[in-house]
Amino acid sequence: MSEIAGPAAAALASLCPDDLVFLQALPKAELHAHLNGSIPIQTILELAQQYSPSTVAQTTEVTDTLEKLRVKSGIVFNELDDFFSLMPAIYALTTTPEAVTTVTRAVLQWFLNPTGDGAESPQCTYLELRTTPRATTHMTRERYLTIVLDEVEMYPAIQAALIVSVDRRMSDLDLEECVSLAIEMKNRGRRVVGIDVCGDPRRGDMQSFTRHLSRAKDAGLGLTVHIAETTANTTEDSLALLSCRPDRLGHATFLSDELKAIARENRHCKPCIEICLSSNLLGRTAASLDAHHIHYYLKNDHPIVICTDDTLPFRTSCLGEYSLLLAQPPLGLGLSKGEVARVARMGMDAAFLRPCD
Ligand SMILES: CNc1ncnc2c1ncn2[C@@H]1O[C@H](COP(=O)(O)O)[C@@H](O)[C@H]1O
Repeated sequence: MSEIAGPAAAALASLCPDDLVFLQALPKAELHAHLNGSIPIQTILELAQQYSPSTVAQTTEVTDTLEKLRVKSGIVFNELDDFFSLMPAIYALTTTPEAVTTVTRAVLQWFLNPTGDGAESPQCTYLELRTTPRATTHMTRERYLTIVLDEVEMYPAIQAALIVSVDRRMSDLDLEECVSLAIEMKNRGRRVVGIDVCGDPRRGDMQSFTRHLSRAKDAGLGLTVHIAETTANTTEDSLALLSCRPDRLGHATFLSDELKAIARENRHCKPCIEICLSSNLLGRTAASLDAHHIHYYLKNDHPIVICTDDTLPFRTSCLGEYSLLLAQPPLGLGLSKGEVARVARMGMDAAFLRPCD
């Protein structure tokens, strides 16, 4: 199993054996995990050994990125941008159908097979994995999605499903293709349960996304959007995303009170907030656990789900993220076991397999 580091590791190390048993046994839903951000380090290192780059620049990029990912204590990010700069090298290692099969299988096993550290239970009870359909010189977007779905569907429907991500940088044509693929696959009985909007928060015009996202919702897909992830996200950007009535919101770190009210009014039930504590702390969008927006949602009894985001660069796990809830301050939030169990239940209830409207 990949070793965790950083705030999640410190919180986990502070727990007593009883606390650990409690967290391991808790039914947990992982609803915000990006496939290419969740590849176990061993798998990415194995792929690097088979990699034959065509230019010196590619070799350097992959070598530099792997060096950062291997640091035992975890990467120190100065800003969220440093995260996005890791992706080209990871993508360079996952361009073939074989590599996509390998990484998808490894990620599913990592989340869903027993952890092997003495606990019978897997990291999470239910996983909604998300990925951006990527066309490469070796495959079309349809092939990419088919490969990922073939692996996801090896697990029972109560354990695993797929969310199709669209990237904020996508052109209208690319969006059209990805959303159509997601709808067609769902209609063919493949296990696509939702659409996600992700990618560099400073890029893209979300107004031009709305008709595509509404089409996905009308086709019965769940909708989750990364929203107000950074201070660079404008009110117009968030309003455009909220106009599509998303079922869940990713991060929502800088959502103003006015926008929170709009999000609540939009739906019969409040949109669940996908909270990624380590990602926000390490990506420096939250200054500390004390300052984290999770407090607002807990205080206002608003549904949340605890997620890992990208376990490869953020060196965390589901258990690590739940440890951040249970550990005493300053290492964790110091929630009671009852409160942590309630948060875990909210997460299970927010799965797209059980849409609430
Ligand atoms: C840290 N917070 C984040 N904010 C926004 N987008 C993120 C992200 N973390 C990951 N991604 C999105 O997921 C892609 C990798 O997985 P897939 O190729 O789709 O499987 C990244 O390229 C980015 O677009």
